[in-house]
Amino acid sequence: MHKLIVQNLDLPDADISYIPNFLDPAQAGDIFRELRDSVSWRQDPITVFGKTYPQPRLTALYGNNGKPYAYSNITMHPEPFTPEIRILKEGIEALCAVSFTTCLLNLYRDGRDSNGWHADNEKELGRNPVIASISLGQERFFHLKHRNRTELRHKLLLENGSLLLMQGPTQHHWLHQIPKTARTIGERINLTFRVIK
Ligand SMILES: O=C(O)CCC(=O)C(=O)O
Ligand SMILES: [Fe+2]
Repeated sequence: MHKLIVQNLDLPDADISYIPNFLDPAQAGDIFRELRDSVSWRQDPITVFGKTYPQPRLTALYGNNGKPYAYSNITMHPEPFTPEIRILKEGIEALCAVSFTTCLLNLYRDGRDSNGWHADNEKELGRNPVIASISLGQERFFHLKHRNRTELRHKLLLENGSLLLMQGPTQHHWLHQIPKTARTIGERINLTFRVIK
């Protein structure tokens, strides 16, 4: 068992921790390849301000209570957890006292793939949700901005094998995004564990 590095972000109205070494790099690489080849990735159309586009990344939903997850006019229905996803879920649950029901996966194929400004504040997540986010493969920047205090912004690099935990009032007060980049970069997989009520 290696010693986890826990970095608590010092941001008002938020409770965010970053654990760069949640998985060791070799283990993260194995899980990345397994998920890239076995997950049923799809590209759904999203509707933003009345216009419909293909979502700029691939996604998939897994879960253990059959409950759908709806965001940006998409409703996703979960497939049962795979063994790899269940092992990651149990690893996170050993750190935080939450039983996650659902995992949303994102595959960013290159720098053109992205995830626009949003908060994970859908009704089915309840109040003050715990969102646990694992990053595999290509590191990408994660941007945060406060909803009301526009001077408050933060950037952090999400590294291979890292875990980001967002909880408390974070989703209420802050938006986050994965911006596009013009650099030539590789693929990244992100898993976000959630409780869907
Ligand atoms: O890819 C990431 O790190 C963020 C994903 C995200 O914010 C989401 O799926 O809600
Ligand atoms: Fe999110």
